[in-house]
Amino acid sequence: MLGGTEILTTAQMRAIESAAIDSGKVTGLELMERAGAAVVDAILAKWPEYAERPEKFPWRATVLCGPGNNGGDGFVIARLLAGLGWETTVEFYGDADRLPADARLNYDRWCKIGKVYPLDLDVQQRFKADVLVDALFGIGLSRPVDAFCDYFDDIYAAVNNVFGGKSATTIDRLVAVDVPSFLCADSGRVLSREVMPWLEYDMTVTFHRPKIGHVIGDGPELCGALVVADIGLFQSRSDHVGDFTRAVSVRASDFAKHAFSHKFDHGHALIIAGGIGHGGAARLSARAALRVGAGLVTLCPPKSALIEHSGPPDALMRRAVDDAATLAEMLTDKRISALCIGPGCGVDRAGALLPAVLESGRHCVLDADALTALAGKPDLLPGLHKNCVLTPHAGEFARLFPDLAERLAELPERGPAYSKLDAARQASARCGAVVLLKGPDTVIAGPDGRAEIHSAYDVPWLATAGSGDVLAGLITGLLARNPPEYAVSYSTAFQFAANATALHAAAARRFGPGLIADDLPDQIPGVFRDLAV
Ligand SMILES: NC(=O)C1=CN([C@@H]2O[C@H](COP(=O)(O)OP(=O)(O)OC[C@H]3O[C@@H](n4cnc5c(N)ncnc54)[C@H](O)[C@@H]3O)[C@@H](O)[C@H]2O)[C@@H](O)CC1
Ligand SMILES: [K+]
Repeated sequence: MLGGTEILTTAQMRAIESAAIDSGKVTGLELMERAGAAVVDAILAKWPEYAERPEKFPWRATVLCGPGNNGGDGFVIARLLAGLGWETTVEFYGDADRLPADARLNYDRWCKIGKVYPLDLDVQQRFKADVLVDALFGIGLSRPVDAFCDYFDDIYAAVNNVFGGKSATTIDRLVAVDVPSFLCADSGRVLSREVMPWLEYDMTVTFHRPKIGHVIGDGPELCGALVVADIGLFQSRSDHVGDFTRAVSVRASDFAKHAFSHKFDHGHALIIAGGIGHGGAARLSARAALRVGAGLVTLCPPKSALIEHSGPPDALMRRAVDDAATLAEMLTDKRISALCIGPGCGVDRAGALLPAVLESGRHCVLDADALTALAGKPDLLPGLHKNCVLTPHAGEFARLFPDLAERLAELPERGPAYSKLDAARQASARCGAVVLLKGPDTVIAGPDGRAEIHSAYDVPWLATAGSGDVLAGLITGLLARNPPEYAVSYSTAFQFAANATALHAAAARRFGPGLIADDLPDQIPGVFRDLAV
């Protein structure tokens, strides 16, 4: 897990590299050597069988080198592998005379060892490699790779042995240097206007820190195992190049309770429920809010649906709310510290109650039907504030912020491409609330410019009915425990939304395959135990 790590944009990475080189403590050439060596180390660490060199049948590598410093890394890798006895083929796309200086130097060093073949779009014969190292383009990918689609198709065929078992054109393992060469490192989007094969790498070795594109969009699935290699860069003042993004992390102290506290010290959460026959979603939220430690949780259906909620959990309180006036009256009780509106609520009911929720200024989570209601009532948007958390999935996001969603859906014309992170950040800045844009790559963006990413590609079972209701409940529970007036400066709705996202995925991870949403809240105690809360 990447918990807490900074996840860099390519601009931030370049700024860190330049600062290191400008400091005089390291040269670009040294960094390139370390980068190449790190890739070779990662290959040998992941596949220890390569450490033993068969005398008669050396391991075979094909290294694809591009026209920039990513290609430079490739020439280093080729030289180091050849030094270990590998039969190494280098294919080069570009003009040697236009290589950046460090890459050129490594090109020349390779030329003393072996041949450089042009990257030939028609030739498949050279794909007879135990390992294919892709060092065509790295963070400098700036335009679509349409011209290379056929070539990537051939690689795909060789990896998947489409040509048949005994063919010479087979590739056992696919390794990307920094990033798969068709993937935009800022967005996790494939930069191609042509249909690209779904080329999954076995491993991607990046340097210093993960980049945004490794953890969102298509990145995680295309990159395969991500190795973040230390090349001796130091993190100085990269924050001058825009806001930092981090991987969500949680600590036991975020959830601890203290011996002398009583139930009201842990807040009172209201979960608004919908009409008869729609109560399950809100009950999931309520159970999650209880499990995550809210002192009291009250479920608020309309009076006609109260009967539906008579079953367990007995810890849950119920109180009818039929209209905005009743809700506003309830909210005069200052001990009510957070609300959740949306799960199973019904769009009309959500629209009717939203003004009272927003006017209260309380911590609140707007989910599901509340988001649809909000999209239909733009006059409510100015009522959003920094203690609101909006939890849209992609469809709800498109209803709320159609222009941003459209931009996200456009085929990227150049790198850095517009990303889900950019969209969530812009949405949050626009509406003044925390935006938690759901997916296997959940992005949490705060109106103060902060953003965190939580990658949950390893728990696909989370994509199940009711899972979002549980997440909304977890956030509400944490918000209830930390009302704005108690919260210390770093404890913001943003932080609790991020924490809840991590708990949610940890609960799913703990349960494993077969998970349904009902299982999630009851995994929270185990997650807390694992965290030593
Ligand atoms: N600068 C440094 O100190 C270090 C850089 N490193 C490596 O350098 C890489 C970045 O190097 P660069 O900035 O030179 O960028 P890249 O090597 O990623 O690519 C830039 C080159 O590719 C061309 N290009 C981009 N998209 C193209 C497309 N679709 N079709 C054809 N050509 C295209 C550009 O015109 C440019 O010539 C990193 O990814 C990393 O692998 C590492 O060696 C670590 C140290
Ligand atoms: K690459």
